[in-house]
Amino acid sequence: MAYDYDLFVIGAGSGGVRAANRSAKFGAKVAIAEQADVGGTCVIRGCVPKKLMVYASEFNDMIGDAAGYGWEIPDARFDWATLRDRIQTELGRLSSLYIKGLEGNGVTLFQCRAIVKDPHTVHLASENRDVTAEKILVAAGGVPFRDDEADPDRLGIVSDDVFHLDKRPDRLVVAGGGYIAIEFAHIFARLGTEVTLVYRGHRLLRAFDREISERVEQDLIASGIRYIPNTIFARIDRDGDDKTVELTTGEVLRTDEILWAIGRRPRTSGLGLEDCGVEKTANGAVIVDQDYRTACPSIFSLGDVTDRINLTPVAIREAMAFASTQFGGEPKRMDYRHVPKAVFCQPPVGSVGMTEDECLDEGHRIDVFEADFRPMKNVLAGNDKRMLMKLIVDAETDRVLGCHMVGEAAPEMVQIAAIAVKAGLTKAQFDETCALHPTSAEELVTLSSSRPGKAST
Ligand SMILES: Cc1cc2nc3c(=O)[nH]c(=O)nc-3n(C[C@H](O)[C@H](O)[C@H](O)COP(=O)(O)OP(=O)(O)OC[C@H]3O[C@@H](n4cnc5c(N)ncnc54)[C@H](O)[C@@H]3O)c2cc1C
Ligand SMILES: NC(=O)c1ccc[n+]([C@@H]2O[C@H](COP(=O)([O-])OP(=O)(O)OC[C@H]3O[C@@H](n4cnc5c(N)ncnc54)[C@H](O)[C@@H]3O)[C@@H](O)[C@H]2O)c1
Repeated sequence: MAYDYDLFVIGAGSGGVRAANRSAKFGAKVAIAEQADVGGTCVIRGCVPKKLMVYASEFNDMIGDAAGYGWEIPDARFDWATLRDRIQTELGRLSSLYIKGLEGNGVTLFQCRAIVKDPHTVHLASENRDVTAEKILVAAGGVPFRDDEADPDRLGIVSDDVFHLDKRPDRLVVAGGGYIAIEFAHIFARLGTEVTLVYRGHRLLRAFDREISERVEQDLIASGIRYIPNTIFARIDRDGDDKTVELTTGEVLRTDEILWAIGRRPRTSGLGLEDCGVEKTANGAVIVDQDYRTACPSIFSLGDVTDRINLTPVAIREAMAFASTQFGGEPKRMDYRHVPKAVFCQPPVGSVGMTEDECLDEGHRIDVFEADFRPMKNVLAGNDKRMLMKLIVDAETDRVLGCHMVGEAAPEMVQIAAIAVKAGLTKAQFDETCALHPTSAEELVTLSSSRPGKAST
């Protein structure tokens, strides 16, 4: 049977756009549908605008540091509307580059919602017509989750809304203890907002190395953010111009804005997948095999909608493996080990490989090499910010199993260190590498004293 397309992609985010472009380059006839702005979460309401806000907020500390270096910066003032509008202009520019890229590769773009009708048919909602494809790729991403019981009137906002606020809130209460909660808590604290972070657990960034998360907690508190662990929101209400948050402890917080940052859920509802036999987890994530194939053989899925490692570079690599396997004549699979991770708090976190607890749980005997120091720049600046670096080494093979750090430029350093960790290099090979002086990164090749791994208490 002849289909309209070889591949129809639902969702023009990080994964969908890469899969469409790659498959078209391999000669496939490809179409893609996007119901919002082309670029998806990362470009329009995630990594990119978030990082631009991180840059904006960093000026606060820099201005404070500058006096120690002889700079006088009087009357520094921040204007939210300028930042917000400039970010939106930049996102528009990036989105149009994505559209140009798709056009350049001959991909047909439908700017509307698409729904799967049967294993080879997609319904284009706003055009009210169907198109057929030999293969359908669902790359529909995820949506922020909120607790509607505690917030029945939806007075709280989610990360999507942050980039469109009319004004910078003077007070902000954030729920969550993961990436989004911590990144936005730091951003707003440095833009001048009084921030309170309410977290249901007792260890922020639970999936990260224990000592790194402990340092993140200390840095959060040192940034002037009020941290309330082991608590959740019981009820959100309005009281005059204020919003109020009643915590499960009974304490009531008055605030201007409330941010739900308690996780995301796959965007699979109403996509028509169940009728085609596509299986989902209880969370709504599409279940796929190693080649991104769902339980329906002509339907594939990747990226956040499969809810595995929800990061842009992962969605992109999955997309490249999918295109190569399905249309490039060269089967490829994504390697999920050694995916580097960063949290853009201030100072930021970078991490690759196994944590100390993971190594011990897997039965490795390990030596842990650490450096905890005040970077040179901070001495004249007169700030107390420190850098913590950790190399976890297999005591038997000498291989570096994990590299974790928190401190200025940690994500940049970890991206490079990830090459060595993925390549399976040994501590001896790190040590054979000549230092680059004066840098903080040189600690990575000069770490000399170690302690045995110790289990979390
Ligand atoms: C605030 C925030 C900050 C982040 N920061 C980082 C970071 O610093 N680094 C990092 O690596 N990751 C970060 N992420 C995660 C990253 O953005 C995602 O992992 C990535 O965008 C996933 O790509 P995707 O292609 O799977 O989905 P998405 O990028 O979400 O794309 C899915 C697209 O599908 C569209 N769509 C859905 N259903 C339909 C339909 N039925 N018809 C048509 N279109 C549809 C959606 O509109 C969307 O554009 C962040 C996420 C958030 C929310
Ligand atoms: N720098 C980055 O790479 C980056 C940045 C932002 C987002 N992301 C991606 O987006 C995903 C979603 O981010 P996220 O921060 O929303 O989710 P998350 O899963 O990282 O963190 C959610 C946190 O909220 C806590 N929580 C849950 N319910 C709560 C409640 N009622 N009250 C208080 N705390 C509660 C959870 O224990 C958890 O710590 C991330 O997992 C990540 O994959 C990545």
